[in-house]
Amino acid sequence: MSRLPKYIEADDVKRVLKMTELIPIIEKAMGDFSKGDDGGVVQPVRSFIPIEKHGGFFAAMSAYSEKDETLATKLLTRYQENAGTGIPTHTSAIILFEPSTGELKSIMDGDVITSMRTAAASAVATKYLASENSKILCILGSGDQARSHYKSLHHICNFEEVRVWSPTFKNAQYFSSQLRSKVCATVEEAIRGADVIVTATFAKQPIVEWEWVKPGAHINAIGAVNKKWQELSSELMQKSVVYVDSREAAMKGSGDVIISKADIFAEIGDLVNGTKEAQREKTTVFKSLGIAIEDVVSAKLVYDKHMENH
Ligand SMILES: NC(=O)C1=CN([C@@H]2O[C@H](COP(=O)(O)OP(=O)(O)OC[C@H]3O[C@@H](n4cnc5c(N)ncnc54)[C@H](O)[C@@H]3O)[C@@H](O)[C@H]2O)C=CC1
Ligand SMILES: O=C([O-])C1=[NH+]CCC1
Repeated sequence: MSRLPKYIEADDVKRVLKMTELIPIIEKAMGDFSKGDDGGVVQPVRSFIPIEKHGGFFAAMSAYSEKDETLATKLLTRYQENAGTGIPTHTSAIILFEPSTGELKSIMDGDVITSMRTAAASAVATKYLASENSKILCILGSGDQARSHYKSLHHICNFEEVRVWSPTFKNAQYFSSQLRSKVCATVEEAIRGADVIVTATFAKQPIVEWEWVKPGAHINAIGAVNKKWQELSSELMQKSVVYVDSREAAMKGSGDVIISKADIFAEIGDLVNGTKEAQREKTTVFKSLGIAIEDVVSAKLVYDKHMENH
């Protein structure tokens, strides 16, 4: 057997990874993570290097799942200033090891996985927290996450209307020309009356106000992935029931949580495990930062399916 690690490129990841298969795998991983020692997940909070000179950051996200027998790390950069230059704002690779021997098994593209597993995690949150009769989806942002959330959330709700807002109007128009949606000129117009809201932007200051949000709506807050940044107003965070992917990570790295001093009610994994209540009738926020176990179980799925054909 060759000892060379298998390189799996983005097109191959895209070919084998299907949202319908991914959502239940991410749901189980979030549940295992929130079980603590019983879940068999070992995952330190990601390490983070700010590259201030160039307005970027580097992060290393590692986890081991004993139940899935998978060990991997994702190395990631985020350079916001790349937007509009043709260079991606996020770049990542996932490195998979064999847990029984420590051997290097595979190096694969991490961009497709990041895009899809983040949207799959929001799909899980939406399944537990959105009103069962959700009809209007609002997406703030028109980039990669906006697109993948459009796709994943249609697996959960039967939306009759999708609205999109983006700071650059023509980007929202382009999104709308590819994915059926109505372009809104302001955040307020996009939000009012929406049942499910996705914030997937680079905003560093709040762009969503409590008074615009329909009572009982569910918000998947994906951006503001730094302790100094906010996408949602402090009032909105304080008055909503707040769920996170990792309590420890959110308390260390989410400006939406830290600056607002909002209480975290539960992790999404607690809903999966049935240990905390899904307060569907209230206004809910899923503050997502992204956790390594999501990458690890996605990488295992990609590796196993890729190897079936090679
Ligand atoms: N929670 C998680 O697991 C993950 C979070 N993210 C975060 O989600 C956000 C979106 O990421 P992508 O869609 O991959 O990026 P992208 O570069 O594809 O799109 C970014 C979007 O933000 C908009 N934007 C730029 N400046 C803005 C501002 N000042 N105010 C409001 N909107 C602004 C852009 O017009 C664009 O629509 C980023 O903050 C990113 O770091 C990304 C991956 C995983
Ligand atoms: O979890 C993740 O991959 C990311 N979180 C913030 C930027 C990318």
